[in-house]
Amino acid sequence: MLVLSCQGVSCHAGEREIVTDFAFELAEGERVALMGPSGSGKTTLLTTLAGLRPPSSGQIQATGPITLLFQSYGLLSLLTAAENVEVALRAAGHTGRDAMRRAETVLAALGLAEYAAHLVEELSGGQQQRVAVARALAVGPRILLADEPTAEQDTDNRELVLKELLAGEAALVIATHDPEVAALCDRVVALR
Ligand SMILES: Nc1ncnc2c1ncn2[C@@H]1O[C@H](COP(=O)(O)OP(=O)(O)OP(=O)(O)O)[C@@H](O)[C@H]1O
Repeated sequence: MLVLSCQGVSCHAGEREIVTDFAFELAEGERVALMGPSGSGKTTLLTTLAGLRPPSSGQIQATGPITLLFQSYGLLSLLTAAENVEVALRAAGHTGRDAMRRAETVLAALGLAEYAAHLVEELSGGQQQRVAVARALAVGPRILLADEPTAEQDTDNRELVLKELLAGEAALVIATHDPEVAALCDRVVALR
């Protein structure tokens, strides 16, 4: 069953066409690597598929909510790591105590147990990126679009992030420059 599809999608930034006539299908549980040189439009495409910006033409269909893991994390810097995850969980309908426990578990799985109570602005770039991964995974997404989710990670933490991303049942699109990440996916879609 398809969970996400699009046809004829084009995206503009001002007068410039960034993505041209893009067609794509994502099946339930499928993992796709989205690759292409810097500036080829990966972020533009993911934010468009997630519904954050309208395509300039074309259609997008999804069977349910889409979770977007931002390249720039999109964390609330004056909240703690745990609070950032809890905010997403509460928005998804979890109660306070349940959200707290779930946030702790997901952060621990990403090697952040001892940083759960730290303000995001006190964390390194790689730690912040893992908080963003935790926030995206905590809600149990069915469709997850992850924009270069390992870009800031060292080797060990990259493996941790990939293990957690691939452990769930989400249909996944991972924008990446990393051929090793792409090799873990079912197929590669290339942007030029
Ligand atoms: N808001 C904007 N206004 C003008 N141009 C933009 C805007 N957003 C993106 N662009 C341009 O669109 C092109 C695609 O950018 P995008 O971030 O989607 O590429 P990318 O493939 O994700 O790159 P990277 O691998 O470096 O993250 C770039 O040339 C960029 O300069």
